Amino acid sequence: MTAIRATNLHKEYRRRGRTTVAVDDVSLHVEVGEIVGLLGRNGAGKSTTVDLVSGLRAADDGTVRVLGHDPRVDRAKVRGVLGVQLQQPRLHDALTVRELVRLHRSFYPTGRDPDELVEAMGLADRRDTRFEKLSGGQMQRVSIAVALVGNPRVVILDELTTGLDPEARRGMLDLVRGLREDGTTVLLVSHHMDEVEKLCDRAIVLDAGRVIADNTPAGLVTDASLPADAGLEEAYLTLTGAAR
Ligand SMILES: Nc1ncnc2c1ncn2[C@@H]1O[C@H](COP(=O)(O)OP(=O)(O)OP(=O)(O)O)[C@@H](O)[C@H]1O
Repeated sequence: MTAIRATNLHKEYRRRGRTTVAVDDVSLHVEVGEIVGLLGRNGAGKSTTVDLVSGLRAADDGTVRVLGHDPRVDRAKVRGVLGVQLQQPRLHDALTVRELVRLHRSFYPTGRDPDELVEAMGLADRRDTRFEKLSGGQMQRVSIAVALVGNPRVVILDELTTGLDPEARRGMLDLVRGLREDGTTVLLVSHHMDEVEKLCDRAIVLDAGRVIADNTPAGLVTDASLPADAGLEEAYLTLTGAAR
């Protein structure tokens, strides 16, 4: 069964007479239970793809289905099954950590215990701090908590570990492993090839808004015509360099 299917997505931004093609005929799929990395250099179109898949933005062309539902049409159904951690979380500044996580828990019929999740995110000593007063890494952890509190079947994590200290980063990797054990589907946007190598069954590489590779980490090494013992980082650099 397919958790996420995007077909021929196209998205342009128009600003001050300039048009940027952010996503150019992107088709991708993530099967239920898979952990798939979404890779690409800055500006490759990853966050725009996340926005389109989660229904936060409308595509100019193409279709998205999340467990069979169109996120722009079946909004309530998709909200119930999809958790999204955004790179730039748009959360209510004046609410405390605990209030935010509880509020998001109230959107779902079932889910995780908000206080336990706050603790698991290493935020117990910040639970009564307003969101606007948190550090960047703490904000990031709240946005992950908010994405997970409804126990979604599909999770999109946009730069899960960016800005986190090594201890928190390790905790987040364990968290994704826990999601895998629960059978949760994960689309993981990342610049950290070591993370992708450790966690992902498959990785999709975007370049200038297009999918230039889609394979297992070992398969990407082969796609890049590198010896089997080359790492994913070398394969990624070869593939994105070759695409120029
Ligand atoms: N709101 C916007 N208005 C205009 N252009 C935008 C907007 N958001 C993104 N873009 C442009 O669209 C392209 C894709 O951006 P996007 O944020 O999707 O890339 P990304 O792969 O997520 O990058 P990063 O790794 O830096 O987060 C870039 O050229 C970017 O400048």
